[in-house]
Amino acid sequence: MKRMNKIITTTNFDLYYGSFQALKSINIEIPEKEITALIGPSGCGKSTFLKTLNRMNDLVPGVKISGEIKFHGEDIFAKEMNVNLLRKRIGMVFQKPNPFPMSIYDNIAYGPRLHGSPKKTELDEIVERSLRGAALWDEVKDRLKKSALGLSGGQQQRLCIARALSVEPEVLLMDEPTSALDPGSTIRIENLMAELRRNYTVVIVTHNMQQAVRISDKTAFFLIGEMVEFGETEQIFARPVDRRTEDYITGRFG
Ligand SMILES: Nc1ncnc2c1ncn2[C@@H]1O[C@H](COP(=O)(O)OP(=O)(O)OP(=O)(O)O)[C@@H](O)[C@H]1O
Repeated sequence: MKRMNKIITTTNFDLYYGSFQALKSINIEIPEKEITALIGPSGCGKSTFLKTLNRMNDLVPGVKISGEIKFHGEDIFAKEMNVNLLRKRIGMVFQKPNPFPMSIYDNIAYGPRLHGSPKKTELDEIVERSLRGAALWDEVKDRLKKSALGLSGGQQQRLCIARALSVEPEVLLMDEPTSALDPGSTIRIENLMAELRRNYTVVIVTHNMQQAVRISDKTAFFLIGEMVEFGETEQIFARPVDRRTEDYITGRFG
């Protein structure tokens, strides 16, 4: 029996960049240990919404918000919220693989070192576990001390996923993680995501509707800052309720 806990809930959430309203009254409940896909045409606010979930938008000047976002029932914007800890619990993987210019080992050890002072044996374990979790261990176990920049694009992206896993997050936010990759690497990451959902909650922005269908449990359709429709992926693509969702998924615009 699948649990249906909601790990993140947003209530009437608005976000402005200066006077421009990029998110309009977003209400969504993200289920735990499922994959939620965010789809919609360019500029509709998907990335903005994703980045808000671990307060990456704090770094953008001129951002104003109203409404509420709760993680495990706690207001992520509350004064007492420790943002570093929030970002440890809600990790992020970006569109372009962005390994640090250091060894494969040090890329993975970076976060755990930042959050504590683990012993060498502990770090070795974390590095192996994270690389295995990202389905990269077998390919790199003999070259851990070599530069991460020598890996292929697809391997670099799995390294970034391993780096995100190294601090044992609960949620992984992924902003078009395969859009810069070739089809073979894309399939590997998609297969990996099917594994990740056993232990993690994943929220992924994708432009690729087939990808949303293949990998996600739930889909949210965004349009010009609004969340038009949210539901089971199968329902959204087979029987959308809103005409605008139907127009988008059938390729009438976007
Ligand atoms: N830092 C910023 N300052 C001002 N406006 C911004 C900023 N970031 C995004 N926007 C605007 O907010 C709107 C939503 O952008 P966002 O990147 O969230 O959309 P998106 O749906 O992820 O688009 P894409 O699919 O093209 O990445 C757009 O109109 C964009 O121009």
